Amino acid sequence: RKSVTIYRSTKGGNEKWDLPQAPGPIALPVIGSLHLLGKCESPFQSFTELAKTYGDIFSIKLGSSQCLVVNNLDLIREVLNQNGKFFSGRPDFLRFHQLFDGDRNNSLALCDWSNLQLRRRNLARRHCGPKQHTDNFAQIGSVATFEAVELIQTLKQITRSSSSPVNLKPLLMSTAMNMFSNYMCNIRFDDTDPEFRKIVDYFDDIFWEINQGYAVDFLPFLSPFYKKHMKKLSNWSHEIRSFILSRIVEQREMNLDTEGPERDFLDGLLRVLHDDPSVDRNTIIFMLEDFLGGHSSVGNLVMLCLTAVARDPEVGRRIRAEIDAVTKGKRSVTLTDRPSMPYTEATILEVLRYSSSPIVPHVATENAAVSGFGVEKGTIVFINNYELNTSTKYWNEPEKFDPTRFLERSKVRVRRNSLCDSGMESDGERNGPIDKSREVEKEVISVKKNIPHFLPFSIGKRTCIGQTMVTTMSFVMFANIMQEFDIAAAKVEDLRQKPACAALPRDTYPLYLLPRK
Ligand code: HEM
Repeated sequence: RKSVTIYRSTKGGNEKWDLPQAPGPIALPVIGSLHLLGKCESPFQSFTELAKTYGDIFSIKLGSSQCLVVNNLDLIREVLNQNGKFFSGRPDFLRFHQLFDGDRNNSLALCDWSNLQLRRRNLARRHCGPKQHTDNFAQIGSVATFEAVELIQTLKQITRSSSSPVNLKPLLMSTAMNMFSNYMCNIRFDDTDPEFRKIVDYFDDIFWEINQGYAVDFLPFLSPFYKKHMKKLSNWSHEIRSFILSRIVEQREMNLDTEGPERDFLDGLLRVLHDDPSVDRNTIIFMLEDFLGGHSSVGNLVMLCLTAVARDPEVGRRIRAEIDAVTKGKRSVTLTDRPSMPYTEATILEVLRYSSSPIVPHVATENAAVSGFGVEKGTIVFINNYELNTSTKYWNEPEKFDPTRFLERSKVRVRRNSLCDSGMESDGERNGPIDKSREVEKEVISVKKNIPHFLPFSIGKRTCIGQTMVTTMSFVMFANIMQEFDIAAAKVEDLRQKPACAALPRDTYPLYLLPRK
């Protein structure tokens, strides 16, 4: 095994260590151990299998790329938290460049770490990761309800005219896109607008694409065979960019108000461009494209939530009981209902666990140490969160879909006469001084706040910026569909989901939507 030399400046002066690389399978010429990943349906399943032989941290050569795989929570924390600054690069896959005008550093998720990335993350956070009880958070809620109600009208029309299963996914995708564009840019599009439909489909294709692994990622000499594929990727992203420019950005640029209050994310971006000559217009356009593209993950997630209901009617029954208790059938579900609907929220978390979206690989930006092993600069690090999501070390019956694993009972003190319709205690406001003698202890069910091994949005420097948008918008869309329709599948066996993947192909199974009485 090769040894890796690590230099660090410490208080006591400069230190130097020579550490061996982690053990792993012997690499074959040219392909390395790429063939070993083909043994399971997902490479992450193969990593879990290989860990049984080589341990929770192992080296593996994929093509010519030196890789490291970490398979347990402590190691994952060591890489992403304790040593985050040494592991903040991203792999140099050709496909990543194709999707971002020839340079993956245009992308927030696929770029290497830099000061520009830090600035972009900070800029995005205010609008795309607002804290609860802020105006932006409330704005997400109202936009999400508006778009969900539009979707329900469309679905009612479809189900009135036909009782066939509905090709639901494209409708979820355009609703999610309108949620994003309405919130970030104050603009929405008609679902029948052919240009809009086309770019929503392209975004969905890209989301699927990013979730796949290809041999060419590790064997770049195969690229001549992928020419057509790469051209397709590049074409999708060009079409998306010209739509965003012509239909969203250019109009706003003409009427940009640099004095009044900032209306939305787009205003924020364009003002930075206006005020800071060091910021490039392309940076702003790519950021917007990246964040608008986040809608695909929401559409796919809602489709997976509905799939879970189609597989197990009991899940749907419990969600509807919460919806009916909160709304009494008199209004739509809103984001403010979420604290009173823990089972519904837990269903979304369970879908995230069950589908186990992979963490984008990291890359060592200098020689570093993990668990006493040396990791050479340039090593691609795979974080096996599939293992975290599916191992019996962390979950009871992990193969079972069970939202209640995310719920807990706790005791709170409430006013004796505060009757909560749902039977769940909401964040109910108190008016006037608190009279302790009129309080009683009540058992409530809520979503567990912190499960250390549940990391769907990762941890550390490069953690997901979109998690608030995902969890809020998917809740509103999913709950409103559930309020109006029973969900079923023609054949449950058709509801195929790839392991370690939160994406479904663009053309996927239809679902029955049966209007509720
Ligand atoms: C189901 C939905 C989603 C899941 C499960 C998810 C999960 C993740 C994960 C695991 C990472 C990688 C973190 C790492 O490398 O350690 C990531 C990165 C990222 N996500 Fe998400 N994400 C979702 C949706 C979104 C949305 C909707 C947006 C934007 C609105 C978004 C924006 C980002 C960005 C910008 C990064 C890159 C951050 C960086 O590399 O500095 N994500 N996400």
